[in-house]
Amino acid sequence: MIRVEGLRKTYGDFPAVVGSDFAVDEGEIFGVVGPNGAGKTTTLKMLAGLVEPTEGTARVGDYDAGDPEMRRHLGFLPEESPLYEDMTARSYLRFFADLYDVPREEATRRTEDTLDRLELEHRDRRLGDVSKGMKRKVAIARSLVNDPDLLIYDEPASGLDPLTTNYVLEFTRDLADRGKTVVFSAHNLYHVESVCDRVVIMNRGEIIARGTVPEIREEHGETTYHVFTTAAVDGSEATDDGRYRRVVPDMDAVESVREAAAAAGGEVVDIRTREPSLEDVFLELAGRPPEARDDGRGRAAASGADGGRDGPDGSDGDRTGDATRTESDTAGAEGGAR
Ligand SMILES: Nc1ncnc2c1ncn2[C@@H]1O[C@H](COP(=O)(O)OP(=O)(O)OP(=O)(O)O)[C@@H](O)[C@H]1O
Repeated sequence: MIRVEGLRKTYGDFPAVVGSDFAVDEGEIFGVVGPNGAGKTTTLKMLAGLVEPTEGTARVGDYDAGDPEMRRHLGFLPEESPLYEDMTARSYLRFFADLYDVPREEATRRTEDTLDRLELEHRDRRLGDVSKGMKRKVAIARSLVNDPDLLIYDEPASGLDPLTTNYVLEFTRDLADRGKTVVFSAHNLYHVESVCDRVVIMNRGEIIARGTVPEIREEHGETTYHVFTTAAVDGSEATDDGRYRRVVPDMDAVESVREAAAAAGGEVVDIRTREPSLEDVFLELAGRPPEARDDGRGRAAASGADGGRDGPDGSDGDRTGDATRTESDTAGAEGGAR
């Protein structure tokens, strides 16, 4: 479905992505994971044809990324997805369906079906008045109005509460089960592990590991999971807010904690990867001390750029004009897919 060869993006002399090669199969959920500034968004935008590569190729099916015909088959969810606040979910999605020339009846059927699957309430409430989780769900629904084969989601669960995060992740799995190909980026290894078939780990613009998450973890380090429960389980410790935390090394053990919590009359209320452990993997792979960890600034300073989104010379070569697109930009870009 996707074939990426020698993909490279520089902003001025700042290398945001330094030559990626990977392939994504049809129906696969493919994760692009890495710390801040690793080059995930830039990679995803090149796949979506929103950022022009400096070198290399990205092919999506029979098309070059960015080909208007390819965009008809694409649903892109940006990291930040501001919505038209005065519209309702229904009118907003109808608006985007119109941009894609989806016949009205079909648009209504598709929209309602997606909103049902996302369990979206308050479909006729002003979007300015709904929760952040609901807004994200509406943005996800928007990515599906044209019934695309390929979904590219930038941090789909970023900033959402655990319940909504689970929804979004399960929904992503459901999309793949329905034959869609999904590429998504994430910081959180748990999000990736729970749904991705395969992953690339990026750091400083480079792919430093690839494979299934168990393969990568086995090869490069130990991630621990902090499982928070409402009842004490063997080996757990009480937390300040009246919950219990059990630290475990893998998903099987997470499931054991879930069962033990249920047996004790409680439940799992949150699961977090231990951040240093995630960093340990990155640091081991990157082979550098923590103080040199990339946040997009160290390398930028070294290359004379500011590491910001405006580009060292003020021009970023970004087809959308800026990494942080406005709603009208989005409408324009989506409209271009007609
Ligand atoms: N338009 C731009 N102009 C200049 N530099 C940019 C631009 N867009 C991104 N960069 C830089 O390229 C690097 C990679 O950015 P990118 O947004 O792809 O990283 P990321 O892995 O998605 O990070 P995050 O997790 O923080 O969103 C960063 O150092 C970023 O500052």
